[in-house]
Amino acid sequence: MTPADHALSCSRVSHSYPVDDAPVRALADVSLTASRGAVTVLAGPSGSGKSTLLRILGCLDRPDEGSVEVEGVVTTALSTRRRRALRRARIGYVFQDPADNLLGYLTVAEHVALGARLRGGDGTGGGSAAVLEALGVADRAGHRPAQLSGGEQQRVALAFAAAGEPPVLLADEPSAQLDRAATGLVVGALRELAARGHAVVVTTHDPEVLAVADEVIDLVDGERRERA
Ligand SMILES: Nc1ncnc2c1ncn2[C@@H]1O[C@H](COP(=O)(O)OP(=O)(O)OP(=O)(O)O)[C@@H](O)[C@H]1O
Repeated sequence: MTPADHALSCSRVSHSYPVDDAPVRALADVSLTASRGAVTVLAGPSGSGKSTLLRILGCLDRPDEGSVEVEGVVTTALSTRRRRALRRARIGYVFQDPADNLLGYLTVAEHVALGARLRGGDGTGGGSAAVLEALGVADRAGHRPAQLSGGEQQRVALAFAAAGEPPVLLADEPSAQLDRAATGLVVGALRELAARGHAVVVTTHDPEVLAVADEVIDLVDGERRERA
C-alpha cells in the first residue's frame, strides 16, 4: 500500500452541533485513512457520529477541528467554493434519504450522464452501465425516480454517485431501505466499485454490509474505538 492509494483521510477531527446553550458533541479526535480498492465501513450505534463523519469526509460540512485530505488536497483548508468544486469532481455521495439523491425530472440514464459530466467525463457514464446492471436496475434506464421504489432509487443513487468514476465514493446507510435480495446486490456493487479502484466508505448497522468491509472503523459516542 503506497500513500497514493490513500484517496481519503482525516486527522484529529472533532465536531459539535450548536444546540441552545449546550453544544452536542458528535465527534472527538477521529482519524482514519480510506484506500482506493477497499471498502471501509463506519460502524457504531445510533448517534455515535457516523453520518456526521461521512458528511465531513464528503466535504459537505467542515469540522470544528482537524483536517480532511482528498487525494493529497487538504479540503478543510479550501474556500467553500473550491471545496464544492472538488466535491463535485472527486466525490460521489449517497444520502440516506432517497429524496435527497435524485432529481425528479431526470431519468435513470440522464442521472448517469449528468454524474459523468459533473466529473469532467464525456457523459457516457464511464462504467455505469455495468454498475446499473450489477444493481439490477439496468432495465429502468428510461424511468424517473417517481416510477421507482425507494430501494430502486437508492440503487440508482449509487450508480449516479459512481458515474464518471470519482476516486471517492461515500454512502450513508446504503442498505437501510432494502430487503435482503436488494441488499445483496448493493453489497456486490460496493465490492465491484472498490475493485474498480474507488475508495468506498459506507456507514452501516447492517451485518451483511459489515461482512464485505476491508476495514471497520468503530465509533462510540463520537470517538474511535479500536477493535478487540
Ligand atoms: N443537525 C444536528 N443538530 C444537533 N445535533 C445533531 C445534528 N445532527 C446530529 N446530531 C447529534 O450528533 C450526534 C451524532 O449524530 P449522527 O447522526 O452523526 O450519528 P449516527 O451514528 O449517524 O446515527 P444514526 O445511526 O442514528 O444515523 C448525535 O448525538 C446526534 O443527536
